[in-house]
Amino acid sequence: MDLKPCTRSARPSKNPVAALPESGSDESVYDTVRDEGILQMQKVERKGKGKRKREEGDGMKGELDKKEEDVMKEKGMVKNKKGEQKLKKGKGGGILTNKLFSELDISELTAKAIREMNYTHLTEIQARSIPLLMEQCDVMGSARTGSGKTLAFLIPAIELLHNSNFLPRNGTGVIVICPTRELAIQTHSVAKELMKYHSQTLGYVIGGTNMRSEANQLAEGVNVLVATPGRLLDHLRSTSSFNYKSLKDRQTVLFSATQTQKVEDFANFTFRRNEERQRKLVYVGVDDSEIKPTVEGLQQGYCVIPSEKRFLVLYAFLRKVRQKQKDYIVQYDPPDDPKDYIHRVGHTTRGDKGKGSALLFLLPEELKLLIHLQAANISLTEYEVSEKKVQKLQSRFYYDLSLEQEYIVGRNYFLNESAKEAYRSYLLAYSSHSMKDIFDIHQLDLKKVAASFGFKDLPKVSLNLESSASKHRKMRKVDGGRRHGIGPSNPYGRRGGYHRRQIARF
Ligand SMILES: Nc1ncnc2c1ncn2[C@@H]1O[C@H](COP(=O)(O)OP(=O)(O)OP(=O)(O)O)[C@@H](O)[C@H]1O
Repeated sequence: MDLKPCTRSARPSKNPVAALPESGSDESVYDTVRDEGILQMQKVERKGKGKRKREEGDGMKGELDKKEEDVMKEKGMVKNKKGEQKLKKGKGGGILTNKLFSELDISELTAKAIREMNYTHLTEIQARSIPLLMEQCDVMGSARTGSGKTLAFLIPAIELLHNSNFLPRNGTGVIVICPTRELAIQTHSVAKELMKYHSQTLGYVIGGTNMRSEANQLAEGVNVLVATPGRLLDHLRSTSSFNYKSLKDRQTVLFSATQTQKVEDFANFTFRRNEERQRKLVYVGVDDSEIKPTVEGLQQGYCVIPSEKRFLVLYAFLRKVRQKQKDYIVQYDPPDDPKDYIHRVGHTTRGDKGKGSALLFLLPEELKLLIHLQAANISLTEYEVSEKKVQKLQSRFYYDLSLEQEYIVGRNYFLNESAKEAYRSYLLAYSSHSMKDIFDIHQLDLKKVAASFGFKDLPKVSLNLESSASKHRKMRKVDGGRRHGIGPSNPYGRRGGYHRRQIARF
């Protein structure tokens, strides 16, 4: 296929991104990539290059022009009363559109893989982004968590490589940058399924794994590379066999479930700074007008429980729900902010008509977090756990729980160690919390916190919160923290996110 630059144009927009000052240092970019669900696809070799300068003042969220509107209509899109483009909902409602994968102009190799994945209809973000990406546009996409963004950028990426007859010896043609290892692994596994009939190669480089074996893999030629930012930078700097020469004329895609200041700064950096950018940038916002960060099938609740009772309530809760088929996300520790909350709960109710439940544990002094969640359009139902209820649970589970605690604290070495690690991680994450007015480590009663991890007494763990926090700050100043595991080479190091996530999932 003769690849050409995107010809879609974006009009000057009212997008707040455009009004923002230029982004800051490189470090802020890494922070952003790490913190947000940003995925960046870089396209390699382009045959039949065309020159189309982006007009001054082109906005990121510009309404799609007339030509595009016609195409949208063809693709089954309609305008709602406010004149916004909307896709006709698929038969079953939900997030699917009427558009079929079989209608896409894609290779049989990809089509076959999609059929085997049992997908028939495209989701809205897929229906709106894929045609634009196949036409070489840069796209900034915003759609809530679990809405199918992964396929939205992977299908065009794979198709572009396939159409360019990309070979392992051409090196890397697509880089997908994911903010966390977990997301990178998840994205890699979707790409693996999608590419199973293709000859192009796939791999990933993520922190915490053997760099040498990754380097060997890169030397063999990884056409689609899924990466976390720090490890990618390490390879860019030190792996001489990493062939990324083809990544010159770049097509950039940035997808996020949340629109925050950091995403906007990153968008400015990515889409505006590069003088050589010759592509049109199109903003695709799904459900922008509705501003519902989480999906409808999600039941969200919280309960307020003092530290020393949390273990009992968690225990009772898990006992109660373990028979059920439903997916639960339990946040036993508080999220950093609404964005963090959305990402956590996004792991249930995924895909079309997904249903699930999320429960947030809060200490009485953490209630203020609800105001921030409310401001982000997230409302939670309170599950009241009264003193009376706690007493009832206590008498009901007294025997079992004492046994469990005995087991954790006394007998099982590994459970004991992981309980200690959870306790330590909780405190480290707490101490590095950004909302200090709500999460003040000095207000915590450590013995009660220890009880919430199953300990009757304070466990012995090395914990030097003050000095480690100031050490981290100093190191960050000196060299961005790279050599000390808190910079880009450790995407989890900052703010204890790794520890936090370790104990957030059930
Ligand atoms: N067209 C489709 N039809 C049915 N299910 C789909 C379709 N596309 C994706 N899914 C399913 O929806 C779920 C969510 O998809 P995906 O992980 O791509 O969402 P996302 O928007 O990237 O979420 P997040 O922002 O949390 O990363 C997955 O389980 C995926 O298998």
